[in-house]
Amino acid sequence: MSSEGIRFTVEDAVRKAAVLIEALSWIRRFRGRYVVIKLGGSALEEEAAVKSFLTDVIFMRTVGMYPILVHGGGKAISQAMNEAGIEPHFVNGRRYTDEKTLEIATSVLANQISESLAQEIRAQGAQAEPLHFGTRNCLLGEQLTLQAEDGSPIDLGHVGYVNDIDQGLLAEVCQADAIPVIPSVALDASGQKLNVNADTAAAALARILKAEKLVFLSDVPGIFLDRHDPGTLVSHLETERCRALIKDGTIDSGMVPKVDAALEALASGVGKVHIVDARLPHSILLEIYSDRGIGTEIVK
Ligand SMILES: Nc1ncnc2c1ncn2[C@@H]1O[C@H](COP(=O)(O)OP(=O)(O)O)[C@@H](O)[C@H]1O
Ligand SMILES: CC(=O)N[C@@H](CCC(=O)OP(=O)(O)O)C(=O)O
Repeated sequence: MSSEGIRFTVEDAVRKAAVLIEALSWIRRFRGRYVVIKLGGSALEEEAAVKSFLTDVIFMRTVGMYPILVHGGGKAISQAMNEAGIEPHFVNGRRYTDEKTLEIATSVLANQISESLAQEIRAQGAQAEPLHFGTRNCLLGEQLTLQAEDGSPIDLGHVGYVNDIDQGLLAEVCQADAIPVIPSVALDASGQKLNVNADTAAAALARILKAEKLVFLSDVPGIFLDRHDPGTLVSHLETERCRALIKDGTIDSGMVPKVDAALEALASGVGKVHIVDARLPHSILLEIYSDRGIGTEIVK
């Protein structure tokens, strides 16, 4: 080997060591702390990205953090509905959920998506436990009733929100070294299944657990001031600014429930909320274990 080659190898190794050292303080700080990670339906579409993301989650667990995976699957539910000849219908961003839709949504979320995420975690040599109505249930909820502008109730069918969680179950699963995988389906007091928006389910979990962090993995690098200009990605936002960006329409569509949920979580004691790109390999590790994140962080 030439001396040039040797120098490159040593420099390269030193650089790798520096990366580990940078991570050390963050690893120490987050040991034994809950981090709620929400994986959106758009991010779930890319198999290779999901595999690499799950490797990151396993890394987090291995260095002592308690990652909790909450997932949606809106696109897959809509596709399954179309295949069953049912037209998806949304009211104020929530899927109108009649009996048949509930059956499809809960089956896609729990039986297909949670199971396949857990299988992939196991295939990568770690432990995972799907927690839902068909296994051991973690999310408890109530029916959600929205109001129209004239004050009349809006019928959403079997749609709910999370009002409590089984904290003992989560602690038991995390301490047994497994990664909880939770679909956005809650059970009400009578055992009725409720379809819950996954952003709000993740935020409720983070809020009740007073998690260190709530991370949304989506199909954008973070929040843009102008969605057509990649140079306008904002790396740091405070709650007041977020409210203003929603009000003036800079933040719209699918980003609104995420940011609303983020503000609610921060108000209830969650340390920080991050919005990162699920398609970028190792985005979550770069966001959490390095001095400069790569997505958008939202703080109180
Ligand atoms: N200011 C903004 N910056 C970035 N994305 C935005 C913004 N406003 C709206 N969006 C939209 O929000 C979408 C993410 O929400 P959504 O599609 O519901 O994702 P998920 O399936 O991950 O929940 C982005 O793909 C983007 O189109
Ligand atoms: C009530 C309601 O709308 N539930 C959502 C649950 C899945 C979800 O939120 O998935 P994403 O994270 O991919 O959007 C739905 O049926 O689509």
